[in-house]
Amino acid sequence: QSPSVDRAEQLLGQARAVETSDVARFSAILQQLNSGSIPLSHEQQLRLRYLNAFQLAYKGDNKDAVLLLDSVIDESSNPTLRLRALSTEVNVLGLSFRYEEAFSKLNQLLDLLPQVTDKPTRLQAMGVSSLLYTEAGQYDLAANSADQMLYEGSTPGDTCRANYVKLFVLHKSGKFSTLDPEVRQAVGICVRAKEPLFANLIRSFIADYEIRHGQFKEAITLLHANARTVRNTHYPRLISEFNEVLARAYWGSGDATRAQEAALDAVSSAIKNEYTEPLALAYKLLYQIEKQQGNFAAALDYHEKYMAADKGYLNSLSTKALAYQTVKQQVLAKKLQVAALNKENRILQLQQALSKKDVEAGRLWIILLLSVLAFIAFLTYRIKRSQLKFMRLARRDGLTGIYNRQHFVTEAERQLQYCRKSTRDACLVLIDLDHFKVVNDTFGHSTGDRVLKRAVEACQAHLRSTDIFGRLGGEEFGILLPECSLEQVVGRVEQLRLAIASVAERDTLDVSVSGSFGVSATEQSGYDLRELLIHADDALYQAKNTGRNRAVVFDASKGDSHEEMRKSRAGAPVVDIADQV
Ligand SMILES: Nc1nc2c(ncn2[C@@H]2O[C@H](COP(=O)(O)OP(=O)(O)OP(=O)(O)O)[C@@H](O)[C@H]2O)c(=O)[nH]1
Repeated sequence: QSPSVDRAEQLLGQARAVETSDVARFSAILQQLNSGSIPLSHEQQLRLRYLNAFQLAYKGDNKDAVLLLDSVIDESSNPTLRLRALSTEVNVLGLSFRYEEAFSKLNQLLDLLPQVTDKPTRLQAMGVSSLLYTEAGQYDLAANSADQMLYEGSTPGDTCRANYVKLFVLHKSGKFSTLDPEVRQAVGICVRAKEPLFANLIRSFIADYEIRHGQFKEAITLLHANARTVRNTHYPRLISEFNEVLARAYWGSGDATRAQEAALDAVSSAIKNEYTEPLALAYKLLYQIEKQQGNFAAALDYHEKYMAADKGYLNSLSTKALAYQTVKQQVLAKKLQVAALNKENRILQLQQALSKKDVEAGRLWIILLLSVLAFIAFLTYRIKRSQLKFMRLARRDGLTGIYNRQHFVTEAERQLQYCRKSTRDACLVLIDLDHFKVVNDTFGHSTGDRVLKRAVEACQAHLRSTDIFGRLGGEEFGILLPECSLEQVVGRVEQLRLAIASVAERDTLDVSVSGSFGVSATEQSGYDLRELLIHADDALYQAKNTGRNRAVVFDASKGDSHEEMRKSRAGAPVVDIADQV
Protein backbone atom coordinates (compact mmCIF):
# COMPACT_ATOMS: atom_id res chain seq x y z
CA GLN A 1 0.00 0.00 0.00
CA SER A 2 1.29 3.48 -0.88
CA PRO A 3 1.83 6.01 1.93
CA SER A 4 -0.89 8.29 0.49
CA VAL A 5 -3.47 5.51 0.75
CA ASP A 6 -2.38 5.03 4.37
CA ARG A 7 -2.76 8.76 4.95
CA ALA A 8 -6.27 8.62 3.48
CA GLU A 9 -7.10 5.68 5.75
CA GLN A 10 -5.87 7.62 8.77
CA LEU A 11 -7.93 10.72 7.94
CA LEU A 12 -11.10 8.72 7.27
CA GLY A 13 -10.70 7.02 10.67
CA GLN A 14 -10.18 10.35 12.45
CA ALA A 15 -13.19 11.93 10.77
CA ARG A 16 -15.43 9.06 11.87
CA ALA A 17 -14.17 9.40 15.47
CA VAL A 18 -15.10 13.11 15.73
CA GLU A 19 -18.33 13.01 13.67
CA THR A 20 -20.50 14.54 16.39
CA SER A 21 -18.05 15.47 19.12
CA ASP A 22 -15.83 17.95 17.20
CA VAL A 23 -17.72 19.42 14.29
CA ALA A 24 -14.94 21.89 13.31
CA ARG A 25 -12.26 19.21 13.10
CA PHE A 26 -14.67 16.96 11.20
CA SER A 27 -15.27 19.61 8.48
CA ALA A 28 -11.54 20.39 8.23
CA ILE A 29 -10.73 16.72 7.56
CA LEU A 30 -13.52 16.43 5.01
CA GLN A 31 -12.28 19.55 3.21
CA GLN A 32 -8.80 18.05 2.96
CA LEU A 33 -10.11 14.73 1.66
CA ASN A 34 -12.49 16.43 -0.80
CA SER A 35 -9.72 18.65 -2.23
CA GLY A 36 -8.41 15.69 -4.24
CA SER A 37 -4.82 16.14 -3.02
CA ILE A 38 -4.78 12.63 -1.53
CA PRO A 39 -5.58 9.74 -3.87
CA LEU A 40 -8.39 7.48 -2.66
CA SER A 41 -9.33 3.92 -3.56
CA HIS A 42 -12.91 3.29 -4.77
CA GLU A 43 -13.89 1.95 -1.34
CA GLN A 44 -12.39 5.01 0.38
CA GLN A 45 -14.24 7.34 -2.00
CA LEU A 46 -17.50 5.72 -0.92
CA ARG A 47 -16.61 6.12 2.76
CA LEU A 48 -15.83 9.79 2.10
CA ARG A 49 -19.17 10.14 0.31
CA TYR A 50 -20.91 8.72 3.40
CA LEU A 51 -19.15 11.27 5.64
CA ASN A 52 -20.15 14.09 3.25
CA ALA A 53 -23.74 12.89 3.43
CA PHE A 54 -23.53 12.78 7.23
CA GLN A 55 -22.30 16.38 7.25
CA LEU A 56 -25.17 17.49 4.98
CA ALA A 57 -27.70 15.78 7.27
CA TYR A 58 -26.17 17.39 10.36
CA LYS A 59 -26.59 20.81 8.72
CA GLY A 60 -30.22 19.97 7.89
CA ASP A 61 -29.80 19.52 4.14
CA ASN A 62 -31.78 16.29 4.26
CA LYS A 63 -32.68 16.07 0.57
CA ASP A 64 -29.09 16.05 -0.71
CA ALA A 65 -28.00 13.82 2.17
CA VAL A 66 -30.55 11.19 1.10
CA LEU A 67 -29.34 11.29 -2.54
CA LEU A 68 -25.71 10.73 -1.48
CA LEU A 69 -26.64 8.00 1.01
CA ASP A 70 -28.69 6.18 -1.66
CA SER A 71 -25.67 6.16 -3.99
CA VAL A 72 -23.43 4.76 -1.21
CA ILE A 73 -25.97 2.00 -0.49
CA ASP A 74 -26.23 1.14 -4.21
CA GLU A 75 -22.53 1.21 -5.02
CA SER A 76 -20.78 -0.12 -1.94
CA SER A 77 -20.15 -3.82 -1.50
CA ASN A 78 -19.07 -3.33 2.13
CA PRO A 79 -21.98 -4.39 4.40
CA THR A 80 -20.75 -2.26 7.35
CA LEU A 81 -20.65 0.93 5.30
CA ARG A 82 -24.01 0.13 3.72
CA LEU A 83 -25.58 -0.50 7.15
CA ARG A 84 -24.19 2.78 8.48
CA ALA A 85 -25.58 4.62 5.45
CA LEU A 86 -28.97 2.93 5.85
CA SER A 87 -29.16 3.88 9.56
CA THR A 88 -28.38 7.51 8.83
CA GLU A 89 -30.86 7.53 5.96
CA VAL A 90 -33.70 6.02 8.04
CA ASN A 91 -33.06 8.74 10.62
CA VAL A 92 -33.00 11.55 8.06
CA LEU A 93 -36.16 10.28 6.30
CA GLY A 94 -37.98 10.09 9.64
CA LEU A 95 -36.98 13.66 10.50
CA SER A 96 -38.19 14.83 7.05
CA PHE A 97 -41.61 13.13 7.59
CA ARG A 98 -40.91 10.73 4.65
CA TYR A 99 -42.19 7.78 6.66
CA GLU A 100 -42.98 5.33 3.86
CA GLU A 101 -39.45 5.64 2.51
CA ALA A 102 -38.10 5.40 6.08
CA PHE A 103 -39.90 2.09 6.65
CA SER A 104 -38.82 0.63 3.34
CA LYS A 105 -35.18 1.51 4.11
CA LEU A 106 -35.69 0.03 7.56
CA ASN A 107 -36.61 -3.28 5.90
CA GLN A 108 -33.33 -3.21 3.96
CA LEU A 109 -31.48 -2.33 7.15
CA LEU A 110 -32.95 -5.31 9.02
CA ASP A 111 -32.08 -7.66 6.13
CA LEU A 112 -28.47 -6.46 6.22
CA LEU A 113 -27.96 -6.41 10.00
CA PRO A 114 -27.03 -10.13 10.41
CA GLN A 115 -24.13 -9.73 7.97
CA VAL A 116 -22.44 -6.96 9.99
CA THR A 117 -20.22 -7.60 13.01
CA ASP A 118 -18.90 -4.07 13.70
CA LYS A 119 -20.46 -3.31 17.11
CA PRO A 120 -21.00 0.51 16.97
CA THR A 121 -22.61 0.14 13.54
CA ARG A 122 -24.89 -2.65 14.74
CA LEU A 123 -25.93 -0.67 17.85
CA GLN A 124 -26.64 2.44 15.76
CA ALA A 125 -28.87 0.37 13.43
CA MET A 126 -30.78 -1.23 16.32
CA GLY A 127 -31.28 2.15 18.00
CA VAL A 128 -32.65 3.68 14.80
CA SER A 129 -35.05 0.77 14.23
CA SER A 130 -36.31 0.83 17.82
CA LEU A 131 -37.02 4.57 17.71
CA LEU A 132 -38.85 4.36 14.37
CA TYR A 133 -40.94 1.38 15.48
CA THR A 134 -41.87 3.27 18.65
CA GLU A 135 -43.01 6.26 16.59
CA ALA A 136 -45.28 3.94 14.60
CA GLY A 137 -46.74 2.38 17.76
CA GLN A 138 -45.08 -1.01 17.13
CA TYR A 139 -43.92 -1.32 20.73
CA ASP A 140 -43.12 -5.05 20.76
CA LEU A 141 -40.80 -4.75 17.78
CA ALA A 142 -39.25 -1.62 19.33
CA ALA A 143 -38.66 -3.39 22.65
CA ASN A 144 -36.97 -6.33 20.88
CA SER A 145 -34.45 -4.00 19.23
CA ALA A 146 -33.81 -2.18 22.52
CA ASP A 147 -33.24 -5.48 24.37
CA GLN A 148 -30.80 -6.58 21.70
CA MET A 149 -28.93 -3.26 22.15
CA LEU A 150 -28.73 -3.82 25.91
CA TYR A 151 -27.44 -7.31 25.31
CA GLU A 152 -24.74 -6.35 22.80
CA GLY A 153 -23.61 -3.00 24.25
CA SER A 154 -20.36 -3.06 26.22
CA THR A 155 -19.15 0.52 26.90
CA PRO A 156 -20.95 2.76 29.46
CA GLY A 157 -22.04 4.97 26.54
CA ASP A 158 -23.60 1.93 24.79
CA THR A 159 -25.47 0.93 27.94
CA CYS A 160 -26.70 4.49 28.51
CA ARG A 161 -28.08 4.80 24.96
CA ALA A 162 -29.60 1.29 25.06
CA ASN A 163 -31.31 2.08 28.38
CA TYR A 164 -32.67 5.32 26.97
CA VAL A 165 -34.08 3.55 23.90
CA LYS A 166 -35.71 0.90 26.13
CA LEU A 167 -37.22 3.49 28.48
CA PHE A 168 -38.47 5.55 25.52
CA VAL A 169 -40.46 2.50 24.36
CA LEU A 170 -41.91 2.01 27.87
CA HIS A 171 -42.70 5.72 28.20
CA LYS A 172 -44.51 5.90 24.85
CA SER A 173 -46.41 2.66 25.45
CA GLY A 174 -47.56 3.81 28.91
CA LYS A 175 -45.59 1.12 30.77
CA PHE A 176 -42.91 3.35 32.27
CA SER A 177 -42.75 3.24 36.08
CA THR A 178 -40.34 4.78 38.59
CA LEU A 179 -40.97 1.75 40.81
CA ASP A 180 -38.67 -0.08 38.42
CA PRO A 181 -35.22 0.20 40.08
CA GLU A 182 -33.51 0.21 36.68
CA VAL A 183 -34.95 3.64 35.93
CA ARG A 184 -32.84 5.55 38.52
CA GLN A 185 -29.85 3.36 37.68
CA ALA A 186 -30.20 4.31 34.02
CA VAL A 187 -29.89 8.01 34.91
CA GLY A 188 -26.72 7.29 36.93
CA ILE A 189 -25.21 5.27 34.08
CA CYS A 190 -25.78 8.12 31.58
CA VAL A 191 -24.36 10.71 34.00
CA ARG A 192 -21.22 8.62 34.49
CA ALA A 193 -20.94 8.03 30.74
CA LYS A 194 -21.05 11.86 30.28
CA GLU A 195 -24.24 11.69 28.21
CA PRO A 196 -26.29 14.57 29.70
CA LEU A 197 -28.75 14.55 26.81
CA PHE A 198 -29.88 10.98 27.48
CA ALA A 199 -29.75 11.42 31.28
CA ASN A 200 -32.15 14.35 31.01
CA LEU A 201 -34.45 12.70 28.50
CA ILE A 202 -34.88 9.89 31.05
CA ARG A 203 -35.45 12.46 33.84
CA SER A 204 -38.26 13.99 31.81
CA PHE A 205 -39.94 10.53 31.67
CA ILE A 206 -39.55 10.24 35.47
CA ALA A 207 -41.07 13.68 36.08
CA ASP A 208 -43.95 12.90 33.71
CA TYR A 209 -44.64 9.69 35.62
CA GLU A 210 -44.54 11.51 38.99
CA ILE A 211 -47.02 14.11 37.76
CA ARG A 212 -49.40 11.41 36.57
CA HIS A 213 -49.24 9.97 40.06
CA GLY A 214 -49.80 13.23 41.92
CA GLN A 215 -46.16 13.65 43.05
CA PHE A 216 -45.90 17.25 41.86
CA LYS A 217 -43.28 18.45 44.37
CA GLU A 218 -40.90 15.59 43.51
CA ALA A 219 -41.26 16.36 39.81
CA ILE A 220 -40.59 20.08 40.35
CA THR A 221 -37.48 19.35 42.44
CA LEU A 222 -36.09 16.95 39.84
CA LEU A 223 -36.69 19.31 36.93
CA HIS A 224 -35.25 22.34 38.73
CA ALA A 225 -32.10 20.54 39.77
CA ASN A 226 -31.29 19.77 36.13
CA ALA A 227 -32.62 22.82 34.29
CA ARG A 228 -29.12 24.20 33.60
CA THR A 229 -27.68 21.01 32.07
CA VAL A 230 -30.78 20.77 29.91
CA ARG A 231 -30.26 24.29 28.56
CA ASN A 232 -26.60 23.44 27.87
CA THR A 233 -27.55 20.56 25.58
CA HIS A 234 -29.07 23.13 23.11
CA TYR A 235 -31.40 20.39 21.98
CA PRO A 236 -34.84 21.92 21.33
CA ARG A 237 -36.80 18.64 21.64
CA LEU A 238 -35.52 18.10 25.18
CA ILE A 239 -35.79 21.76 26.27
CA SER A 240 -39.39 22.04 25.12
CA GLU A 241 -40.35 18.73 26.74
CA PHE A 242 -38.72 19.73 30.04
CA ASN A 243 -40.58 23.05 30.12
CA GLU A 244 -43.88 21.41 29.30
CA VAL A 245 -43.51 18.77 32.03
CA LEU A 246 -42.50 21.51 34.51
CA ALA A 247 -45.61 23.51 33.56
CA ARG A 248 -47.85 20.52 34.28
CA ALA A 249 -46.10 19.96 37.62
CA TYR A 250 -46.73 23.58 38.69
CA TRP A 251 -50.32 23.40 37.52
CA GLY A 252 -50.83 20.22 39.48
CA SER A 253 -49.34 21.81 42.59
CA GLY A 254 -51.72 24.76 42.26
CA ASP A 255 -49.18 27.38 41.10
CA ALA A 256 -50.90 28.78 38.00
CA THR A 257 -48.43 31.67 37.53
CA ARG A 258 -45.35 29.48 37.29
CA ALA A 259 -47.28 26.92 35.24
CA GLN A 260 -48.10 29.64 32.74
CA GLU A 261 -44.47 30.82 32.55
CA ALA A 262 -43.16 27.31 31.95
CA ALA A 263 -45.87 26.53 29.38
CA LEU A 264 -44.98 29.72 27.46
CA ASP A 265 -41.30 28.66 27.57
CA ALA A 266 -42.30 25.24 26.22
CA VAL A 267 -44.11 26.91 23.30
CA SER A 268 -41.21 29.24 22.50
CA SER A 269 -38.58 26.48 22.69
CA ALA A 270 -40.61 24.02 20.57
CA ILE A 271 -39.29 23.04 17.16
CA LYS A 272 -40.59 25.42 14.53
CA ASN A 273 -43.13 24.19 11.96
CA GLU A 274 -43.58 20.87 13.70
CA TYR A 275 -46.48 19.61 15.79
CA THR A 276 -45.18 17.72 18.80
CA GLU A 277 -46.89 16.31 21.86
CA PRO A 278 -45.26 18.84 24.27
CA LEU A 279 -46.48 21.73 22.10
CA ALA A 280 -50.07 20.44 22.09
CA LEU A 281 -50.00 19.82 25.87
CA ALA A 282 -48.50 23.28 26.56
CA TYR A 283 -51.30 24.97 24.58
CA LYS A 284 -53.89 22.87 26.38
CA LEU A 285 -52.52 23.98 29.72
CA LEU A 286 -52.43 27.66 28.68
CA TYR A 287 -56.06 27.29 27.63
CA GLN A 288 -57.02 25.78 30.99
CA ILE A 289 -55.16 28.49 32.91
CA GLU A 290 -56.83 31.35 31.02
CA LYS A 291 -60.17 29.59 31.36
CA GLN A 292 -59.75 29.26 35.10
CA GLN A 293 -58.87 32.93 35.38
CA GLY A 294 -61.90 33.95 33.33
CA ASN A 295 -59.84 35.42 30.44
CA PHE A 296 -62.20 34.14 27.84
CA ALA A 297 -60.67 35.76 24.75
CA ALA A 298 -57.19 34.44 25.53
CA ALA A 299 -58.63 31.03 26.45
CA LEU A 300 -60.39 30.82 23.10
CA ASP A 301 -57.20 31.76 21.29
CA TYR A 302 -55.20 29.05 23.07
CA HIS A 303 -57.95 26.52 22.57
CA GLU A 304 -57.72 27.11 18.83
CA LYS A 305 -53.94 26.63 18.92
CA TYR A 306 -54.33 23.55 21.09
CA MET A 307 -56.80 22.00 18.65
CA ALA A 308 -54.49 22.74 15.69
CA ALA A 309 -51.39 21.37 17.45
CA ASP A 310 -53.25 18.35 18.77
CA LYS A 311 -54.73 17.55 15.37
CA GLY A 312 -51.32 18.00 13.72
CA TYR A 313 -49.67 15.72 16.27
CA LEU A 314 -52.38 13.04 15.96
CA ASN A 315 -52.18 13.28 12.16
CA SER A 316 -48.44 12.68 12.22
CA LEU A 317 -48.96 9.70 14.54
CA SER A 318 -51.46 8.04 12.25
CA THR A 319 -49.35 8.90 9.17
CA LYS A 320 -46.49 6.96 10.78
CA ALA A 321 -48.73 4.01 11.68
CA LEU A 322 -50.22 3.93 8.18
CA ALA A 323 -46.78 4.22 6.55
CA TYR A 324 -45.63 1.20 8.56
CA GLN A 325 -48.66 -0.85 7.48
CA THR A 326 -48.40 0.27 3.84
CA VAL A 327 -44.75 -0.74 3.58
CA LYS A 328 -45.50 -4.05 5.30
CA GLN A 329 -48.22 -4.66 2.70
CA GLN A 330 -45.91 -3.69 -0.16
CA VAL A 331 -43.22 -6.11 1.00
CA LEU A 332 -45.81 -8.85 1.32
CA ALA A 333 -47.24 -8.05 -2.13
CA LYS A 334 -43.75 -8.21 -3.66
CA LYS A 335 -43.07 -11.60 -2.13
CA LEU A 336 -46.40 -12.92 -3.40
CA GLN A 337 -45.73 -11.48 -6.85
CA VAL A 338 -42.39 -13.27 -7.00
CA ALA A 339 -44.09 -16.49 -5.94
CA ALA A 340 -46.76 -16.04 -8.61
CA LEU A 341 -44.15 -15.31 -11.29
CA ASN A 342 -42.20 -18.41 -10.35
CA LYS A 343 -45.37 -20.41 -10.73
CA GLU A 344 -46.07 -18.85 -14.11
CA ASN A 345 -42.54 -19.69 -15.25
CA ARG A 346 -42.94 -23.27 -14.28
CA ILE A 347 -46.18 -23.45 -16.16
CA LEU A 348 -44.56 -22.03 -19.29
CA GLN A 349 -41.86 -24.68 -19.09
CA LEU A 350 -44.50 -27.32 -18.69
CA GLN A 351 -46.34 -25.98 -21.68
CA GLN A 352 -43.24 -26.25 -23.88
CA ALA A 353 -42.74 -29.83 -22.90
CA LEU A 354 -46.38 -30.66 -23.35
CA SER A 355 -46.89 -28.92 -26.69
CA LYS A 356 -44.40 -31.33 -28.16
CA LYS A 357 -46.64 -34.19 -27.23
CA ASP A 358 -50.11 -33.35 -28.47
CA VAL A 359 -52.93 -30.82 -28.73
CA GLU A 360 -54.56 -32.04 -25.54
CA ALA A 361 -51.58 -30.67 -23.68
CA GLY A 362 -52.36 -27.21 -25.05
CA ARG A 363 -55.71 -27.33 -23.39
CA LEU A 364 -54.12 -28.24 -20.13
CA TRP A 365 -51.82 -25.26 -20.48
CA ILE A 366 -54.79 -22.93 -20.93
CA ILE A 367 -56.42 -24.34 -17.83
CA LEU A 368 -53.24 -23.92 -15.86
CA LEU A 369 -52.75 -20.37 -17.09
CA LEU A 370 -56.31 -19.55 -16.11
CA SER A 371 -55.69 -20.95 -12.65
CA VAL A 372 -52.60 -18.73 -12.31
CA LEU A 373 -54.69 -15.72 -13.26
CA ALA A 374 -57.30 -16.75 -10.72
CA PHE A 375 -54.54 -17.16 -8.14
CA ILE A 376 -53.20 -13.65 -8.83
CA ALA A 377 -56.72 -12.20 -8.65
CA PHE A 378 -57.25 -13.95 -5.33
CA LEU A 379 -53.98 -12.57 -3.94
CA THR A 380 -54.86 -9.05 -5.07
CA TYR A 381 -58.22 -9.37 -3.35
CA ARG A 382 -56.59 -10.52 -0.11
CA ILE A 383 -54.06 -7.69 -0.12
CA LYS A 384 -56.79 -5.14 -0.73
CA ARG A 385 -58.87 -6.62 2.08
CA SER A 386 -56.05 -6.46 4.63
CA GLN A 387 -55.21 -2.90 3.55
CA LEU A 388 -58.82 -1.94 4.29
CA LYS A 389 -58.59 -3.70 7.64
CA PHE A 390 -55.52 -1.69 8.62
CA MET A 391 -57.16 1.58 7.55
CA ARG A 392 -60.12 0.71 9.80
CA LEU A 393 -57.81 -0.10 12.73
CA ALA A 394 -56.07 3.28 12.42
CA ARG A 395 -59.43 4.96 13.01
CA ARG A 396 -60.58 3.00 16.07
CA ASP A 397 -59.68 3.22 19.74
CA GLY A 398 -57.82 0.02 20.66
CA LEU A 399 -59.62 -0.59 23.97
CA THR A 400 -63.27 0.16 23.26
CA GLY A 401 -63.46 -0.21 19.47
CA ILE A 402 -65.27 3.12 19.01
CA TYR A 403 -63.81 6.00 16.95
CA ASN A 404 -60.57 7.45 18.22
CA ARG A 405 -60.40 11.15 18.84
CA GLN A 406 -58.99 12.14 15.45
CA HIS A 407 -61.57 10.18 13.48
CA PHE A 408 -64.37 11.42 15.76
CA VAL A 409 -63.41 15.02 14.92
CA THR A 410 -63.32 14.27 11.17
CA GLU A 411 -66.69 12.47 11.17
CA ALA A 412 -68.37 15.00 13.47
CA GLU A 413 -67.23 17.87 11.24
CA ARG A 414 -68.56 16.07 8.17
CA GLN A 415 -71.92 15.35 9.80
CA LEU A 416 -72.23 18.95 11.07
CA GLN A 417 -71.65 20.26 7.54
CA TYR A 418 -74.45 18.03 6.29
CA CYS A 419 -76.76 19.24 9.12
CA ARG A 420 -75.91 22.87 8.34
CA LYS A 421 -76.78 22.42 4.63
CA SER A 422 -80.06 20.67 5.37
CA THR A 423 -80.81 22.96 8.38
CA ARG A 424 -81.20 20.03 10.75
CA ASP A 425 -80.50 20.30 14.48
CA ALA A 426 -77.71 18.39 16.18
CA CYS A 427 -76.39 18.09 19.73
CA LEU A 428 -72.95 17.38 21.09
CA VAL A 429 -72.58 15.40 24.33
CA LEU A 430 -69.32 15.16 26.31
CA ILE A 431 -69.15 12.39 28.91
CA ASP A 432 -66.52 12.12 31.65
CA LEU A 433 -66.64 9.19 34.08
CA ASP A 434 -66.70 10.32 37.71
CA HIS A 435 -63.87 9.57 40.13
CA PHE A 436 -62.56 6.99 37.76
CA LYS A 437 -59.18 7.12 39.45
CA VAL A 438 -60.82 5.44 42.45
CA VAL A 439 -61.84 2.44 40.29
CA ASN A 440 -58.24 2.07 39.07
CA ASP A 441 -56.74 2.58 42.51
CA THR A 442 -59.12 0.13 44.20
CA PHE A 443 -59.47 -2.66 41.64
CA GLY A 444 -56.46 -2.20 39.38
CA HIS A 445 -56.00 -0.98 35.85
CA SER A 446 -57.47 -4.05 34.12
CA THR A 447 -60.78 -3.67 35.99
CA GLY A 448 -60.65 0.01 35.04
CA ASP A 449 -60.30 -1.04 31.42
CA ARG A 450 -63.26 -3.39 31.75
CA VAL A 451 -65.43 -0.63 33.23
CA LEU A 452 -64.49 1.64 30.30
CA LYS A 453 -65.60 -1.07 27.85
CA ARG A 454 -68.85 -1.76 29.72
CA ALA A 455 -69.65 1.96 29.89
CA VAL A 456 -69.17 2.24 26.12
CA GLU A 457 -71.36 -0.82 25.50
CA ALA A 458 -74.05 0.56 27.81
CA CYS A 459 -74.12 3.83 25.84
CA GLN A 460 -74.07 2.07 22.48
CA ALA A 461 -77.32 0.30 23.37
CA HIS A 462 -79.04 3.72 23.32
CA LEU A 463 -77.41 5.18 20.20
CA ARG A 464 -78.70 5.23 16.62
CA SER A 465 -76.61 4.19 13.64
CA THR A 466 -76.21 7.83 12.59
CA ASP A 467 -74.87 8.96 15.99
CA ILE A 468 -71.10 9.47 16.12
CA PHE A 469 -69.40 8.06 19.20
CA GLY A 470 -65.70 8.51 20.01
CA ARG A 471 -63.19 8.23 22.85
CA LEU A 472 -61.62 11.65 23.27
CA GLY A 473 -59.19 10.83 26.08
CA GLY A 474 -58.70 8.42 29.00
CA GLU A 475 -62.19 8.39 30.48
CA GLU A 476 -63.71 11.10 28.30
CA PHE A 477 -66.10 10.40 25.41
CA GLY A 478 -67.93 12.48 22.83
CA ILE A 479 -71.20 11.81 21.01
CA LEU A 480 -72.61 13.85 18.14
CA LEU A 481 -76.35 13.32 17.85
CA PRO A 482 -77.62 14.48 14.45
CA GLU A 483 -81.32 15.33 14.02
CA CYS A 484 -81.67 15.91 17.74
CA SER A 485 -83.13 19.14 19.12
CA LEU A 486 -82.53 20.80 22.48
CA GLU A 487 -85.90 19.49 23.55
CA GLN A 488 -85.12 15.88 22.65
CA VAL A 489 -81.56 15.77 23.94
CA VAL A 490 -82.59 15.93 27.60
CA GLY A 491 -84.36 12.57 27.42
CA ARG A 492 -81.65 10.92 25.36
CA VAL A 493 -78.85 12.00 27.65
CA GLU A 494 -80.80 10.81 30.68
CA GLN A 495 -80.96 7.32 29.09
CA LEU A 496 -77.17 7.39 28.71
CA ARG A 497 -76.67 8.60 32.28
CA LEU A 498 -78.81 5.77 33.68
CA ALA A 499 -77.05 3.24 31.43
CA ILE A 500 -73.63 4.23 32.80
CA ALA A 501 -74.92 4.34 36.36
CA SER A 502 -76.02 0.69 36.03
CA VAL A 503 -72.60 -0.57 34.85
CA ALA A 504 -71.24 -1.36 38.33
CA GLU A 505 -74.41 -3.18 39.29
CA ARG A 506 -74.35 -5.38 36.18
CA ASP A 507 -70.66 -6.04 36.64
CA THR A 508 -71.17 -6.73 40.37
CA LEU A 509 -68.47 -4.21 41.27
CA ASP A 510 -68.38 -2.85 44.78
CA VAL A 511 -67.87 0.74 43.68
CA SER A 512 -70.19 3.25 42.12
CA VAL A 513 -69.70 4.09 38.47
CA SER A 514 -71.29 7.21 37.07
CA GLY A 515 -70.69 9.85 34.47
CA SER A 516 -71.03 13.61 34.17
CA PHE A 517 -72.45 15.04 30.95
CA GLY A 518 -71.97 18.36 29.19
CA VAL A 519 -74.34 19.09 26.32
CA SER A 520 -74.36 21.76 23.62
CA ALA A 521 -76.75 22.18 20.70
CA THR A 522 -76.51 23.74 17.24
CA GLU A 523 -79.62 25.78 18.04
CA GLN A 524 -77.50 27.79 20.49
CA SER A 525 -73.92 27.24 19.46
CA GLY A 526 -74.12 26.99 15.65
CA TYR A 527 -72.58 24.30 13.48
CA ASP A 528 -68.89 24.91 14.27
CA LEU A 529 -67.53 21.83 16.07
CA ARG A 530 -64.98 23.90 17.98
CA GLU A 531 -67.69 26.16 19.40
CA LEU A 532 -69.88 23.15 20.26
CA LEU A 533 -66.96 21.49 22.06
CA ILE A 534 -66.17 24.62 24.10
CA HIS A 535 -69.81 25.01 25.14
CA ALA A 536 -70.23 21.32 25.99
CA ASP A 537 -66.95 21.43 27.92
CA ASP A 538 -68.28 24.38 29.91
CA ALA A 539 -71.48 22.51 30.71
CA LEU A 540 -69.46 19.44 31.71
CA TYR A 541 -67.40 21.62 34.04
CA GLN A 542 -70.63 22.72 35.71
CA ALA A 543 -71.91 19.13 35.93
CA LYS A 544 -68.70 18.17 37.71
CA ASN A 545 -68.86 21.20 40.00
CA THR A 546 -72.48 20.71 40.98
CA GLY A 547 -72.12 17.16 42.26
CA ARG A 548 -71.35 14.85 39.26
CA ASN A 549 -73.60 12.00 37.99
CA ARG A 550 -75.67 14.57 36.14
CA ALA A 551 -76.06 16.27 32.82
CA VAL A 552 -75.92 20.00 32.23
CA VAL A 553 -77.07 21.61 29.00
CA PHE A 554 -75.16 24.71 27.97
CA ASP A 555 -77.41 27.70 28.51
CA ALA A 556 -76.82 30.48 25.98
CA SER A 557 -79.68 32.57 27.34
CA LYS A 558 -77.31 33.71 30.06
CA GLY A 559 -75.86 36.06 27.46
CA ASP A 560 -74.76 36.03 23.83
CA SER A 561 -71.13 35.92 24.50
CA HIS A 562 -69.39 33.16 26.22
CA GLU A 563 -67.59 35.62 28.44
CA GLU A 564 -70.80 36.90 29.94
CA MET A 565 -71.86 33.38 30.64
CA ARG A 566 -68.59 32.70 32.35
CA LYS A 567 -68.87 35.85 34.50
CA SER A 568 -72.29 34.72 35.69
CA ARG A 569 -71.09 31.18 36.21
CA ALA A 570 -71.02 31.34 40.00
CA GLY A 571 -74.51 30.25 41.04
CA ALA A 572 -75.90 30.38 37.51
CA PRO A 573 -79.06 28.28 37.22
CA VAL A 574 -78.49 25.34 34.94
CA VAL A 575 -80.82 22.91 33.23
CA ASP A 576 -80.06 19.81 35.22
CA ILE A 577 -81.50 16.66 33.75
CA ALA A 578 -80.72 14.56 36.77
CA ASP A 579 -82.81 16.84 38.98
CA GLN A 580 -85.73 17.01 36.58
CA VAL A 581 -86.44 13.33 36.50
N1 LIG B 1 -57.99 1.68 33.45
C1 LIG B 1 -57.75 2.76 32.71
N2 LIG B 1 -57.63 3.96 33.32
C2 LIG B 1 -57.41 5.05 32.57
C3 LIG B 1 -57.26 4.98 31.17
N3 LIG B 1 -57.04 6.24 30.71
C4 LIG B 1 -57.04 7.07 31.80
N4 LIG B 1 -57.27 6.36 32.92
C5 LIG B 1 -57.32 6.83 34.32
O1 LIG B 1 -58.43 7.68 34.50
C6 LIG B 1 -58.21 8.46 35.67
C7 LIG B 1 -58.70 9.85 35.43
O2 LIG B 1 -58.59 10.53 36.64
P1 LIG B 1 -58.93 12.04 36.81
O3 LIG B 1 -58.66 12.80 35.56
O4 LIG B 1 -58.23 12.47 38.05
O5 LIG B 1 -60.49 12.08 36.99
P2 LIG B 1 -61.48 11.25 37.87
O6 LIG B 1 -60.82 10.41 38.91
O7 LIG B 1 -62.37 10.53 36.92
O8 LIG B 1 -62.27 12.38 38.61
P3 LIG B 1 -63.29 13.45 38.01
O9 LIG B 1 -63.16 13.44 36.51
O10 LIG B 1 -62.90 14.75 38.60
O11 LIG B 1 -64.63 12.99 38.44
C8 LIG B 1 -56.70 8.39 35.96
O12 LIG B 1 -56.50 7.62 37.11
C9 LIG B 1 -56.13 7.66 34.73
O13 LIG B 1 -55.01 6.85 35.07
C10 LIG B 1 -57.38 3.69 30.55
O14 LIG B 1 -57.26 3.53 29.32
N5 LIG B 1 -57.62 2.63 31.35
